[in-house]
Amino acid sequence: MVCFIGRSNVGKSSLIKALFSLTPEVEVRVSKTPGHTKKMNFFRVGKAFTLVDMPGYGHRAPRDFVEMVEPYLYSRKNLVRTFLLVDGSVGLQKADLVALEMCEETRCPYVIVVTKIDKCGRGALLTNLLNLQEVVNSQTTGCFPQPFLISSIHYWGIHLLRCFVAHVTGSVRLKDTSQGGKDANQCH
Ligand SMILES: Nc1nc2c(ncn2[C@@H]2O[C@H](COP(=O)(O)OP(=O)(O)OP(=O)(O)O)[C@@H](O)[C@H]2O)c(=O)[nH]1
Ligand SMILES: [Mg+2]
Repeated sequence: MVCFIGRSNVGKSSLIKALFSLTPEVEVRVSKTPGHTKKMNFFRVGKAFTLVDMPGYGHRAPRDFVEMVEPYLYSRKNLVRTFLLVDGSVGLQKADLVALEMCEETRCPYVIVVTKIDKCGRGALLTNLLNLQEVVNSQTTGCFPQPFLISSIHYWGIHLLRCFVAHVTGSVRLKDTSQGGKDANQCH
């Protein structure tokens, strides 16, 4: 099981929708209005694993976010990764730092996903990324060192993230390439 958390409007539902773009029958609802996703939504991927779309926190988030999400992160034994989404066009916000701290406390390995990288200029994105990297290097222990950069609208970075999710959920077997196995490093 993997879950996606982040401020409301950061693009959680859009990202899950993009990850499922090859299976359009899976319906993921996104909205321009922050606070759209009000409860946890579970998306089962065959028998392999489940993705969880969380309500957002921060501005206009459902008030029971803390009561709903925090206990979930602490108690789910089969949660293999948490994906913490940060809006690349605005950079780290106070609420993101709170979420980062929560992820550190749960001791479940987590990964930062930088969203909406299409939305701002390269200079601003670079500044936001360098600041993020600095915080990750100096203030975290359970965070995957490299953030994933994505745009759900243009599908940038989506395939790589799909492969990563398949890998951490044990849905893809990596073979030793030196054996000449022809399906080494395969990702579906
Ligand atoms: N430009 C751009 N806009 C995006 C991207 N991803 C999401 N958006 C827009 O951001 C808005 C919010 O997207 P959602 O996916 O509903 O955000 P959310 O994090 O699920 O929000 P809540 O459910 O309210 O917590 C929508 O208008 C999306 O179209 C992206 O990669 N690029
Ligand atoms: Mg949502």
